[in-house]
Amino acid sequence: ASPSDFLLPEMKERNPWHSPATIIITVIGVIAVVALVTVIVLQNREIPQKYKYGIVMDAGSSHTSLYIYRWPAEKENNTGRVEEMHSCQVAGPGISSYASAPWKAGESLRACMREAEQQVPQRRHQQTPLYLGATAGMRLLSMENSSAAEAVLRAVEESLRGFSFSYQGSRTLRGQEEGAFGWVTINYLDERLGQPRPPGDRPPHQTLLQGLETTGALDLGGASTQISFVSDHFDGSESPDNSMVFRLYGNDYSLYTHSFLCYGKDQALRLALAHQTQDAPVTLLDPCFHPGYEASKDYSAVYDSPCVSSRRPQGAPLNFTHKGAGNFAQCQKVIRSIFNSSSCSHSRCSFNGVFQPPLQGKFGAFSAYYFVMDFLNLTDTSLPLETVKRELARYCSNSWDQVKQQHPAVKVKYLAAYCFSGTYIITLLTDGYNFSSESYSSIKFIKKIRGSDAGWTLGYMLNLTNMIPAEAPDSPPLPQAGYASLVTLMVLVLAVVLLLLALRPRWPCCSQQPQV
Ligand SMILES: Nc1ncnc2c1ncn2[C@@H]1O[C@H](COP(=O)(O)OP(=O)(O)OP(=O)(O)O)[C@@H](O)[C@H]1O
Repeated sequence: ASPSDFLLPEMKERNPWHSPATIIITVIGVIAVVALVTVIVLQNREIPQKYKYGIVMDAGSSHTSLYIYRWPAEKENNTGRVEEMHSCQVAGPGISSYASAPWKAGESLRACMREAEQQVPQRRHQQTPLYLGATAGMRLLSMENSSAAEAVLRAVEESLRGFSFSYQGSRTLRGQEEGAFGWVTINYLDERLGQPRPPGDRPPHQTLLQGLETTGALDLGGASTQISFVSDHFDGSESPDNSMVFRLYGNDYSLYTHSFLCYGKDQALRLALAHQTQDAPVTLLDPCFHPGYEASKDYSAVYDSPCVSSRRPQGAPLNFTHKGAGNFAQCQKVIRSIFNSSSCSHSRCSFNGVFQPPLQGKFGAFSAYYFVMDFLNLTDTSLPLETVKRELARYCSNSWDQVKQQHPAVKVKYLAAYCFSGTYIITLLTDGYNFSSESYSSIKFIKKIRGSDAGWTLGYMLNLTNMIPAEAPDSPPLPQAGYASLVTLMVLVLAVVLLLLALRPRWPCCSQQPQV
């Protein structure tokens, strides 16, 4: 027999891969691999997201909209991004139009509320806050007839209480609130408030975005218009009424904001008509309407608003014929006359003696700014202001027949007024707010940001639900951290096991050298 015949059984017995220690280590290794794969698969599988919901109704002067917002449950304090999930346009006019039959205001909201009941999962209804905020239409109605305004709000409240959501109240917002919440909305959606980004959307090693310059907000409604921005030259002292101070995610903001009641585009049109009908004409040739446009207007309807009622000319006939002349330069002249730029008791003013610090940073212009400029194909603010004016002049000079023919699907009440509205927007921005040919390009006409409408409603809800903390959260969220630690631990265990296995043949017990 060869020496190897005697050695082989000995060698087999001493094979390190067959010893109990090796088997135990291998089993631990296999368990670690299986656990690691299981954790990764479980963590990354598509789990149905659980959401919380909030509803805000924007009761504007021209109409009411309902917005449903949602955000991942358990994350509202820091990283859960709130998004618009659904919106509903209430049929009919704004609630302030129901002053003579308030119950109809409540009634008008029901269809959208029923839609909201379908959209929000039933089990969440009772925890879903529902708010209604009214804006300039109701501000005007309060000035005109405060008991009618209260009756409308009561009727609306009664109607909303009849639904299964957690009703939180209906109130008329002050102009400053409308401006400030619009500013919060666009800066929140644009992630400019230094808020932590949701996990997955966060660049590595980054939890907070500090010190970003914010975007100013320009909101043009039907009855009022708001301008809000942060200015290094404004600490509130020169005009405390225009100051709103916030602490959001650990950053302090001193916001300048002003709301011009009666300078929304519908009321501004009344101001322009009032200016042109002071002599009580039977026929008005209006440069802000297309040539060939002709409509009969009631004096009482034009002057039926606190913005113009005191200026109704004595001895006016019942109605007048409103004819278009389509002249941009003349129209601008009319519009300039509705801004009082002659008196200013502050260091600087926008118009009507209202303080305004120097414009600063970029601006987002939404609501009617967007509707009108989008229709006119003029949302591109890299176009020189002179080109925009030339385009407007060309558009205004188009005949009414031609305009109707080119846009058969557009509502006539909007179509007839786009020449006025576009001219008003450019004049408000330049003559009113002092945007120059250069700073005009810092404006962006926007409708939505990341799928959510620009407007005051989201900022209002974030504020009332305390969803924007004053201080930034200190630590990244636990589940992600837990997941990362677990994976790291398992990788470490695996590495140790593999190392032990690799070194196994060198252990004294398992060495293949014949022992002496
Ligand atoms: N597609 C459109 N084209 C032109 N104008 C429009 C369009 N849609 C809405 N508008 C008008 O734009 C204006 C602004 O609308 P928005 O809904 O923002 O105002 P509101 O909330 O009713 O007014 P306020 O905020 O002053 O109470 C209104 O005059 C409205 O009639």
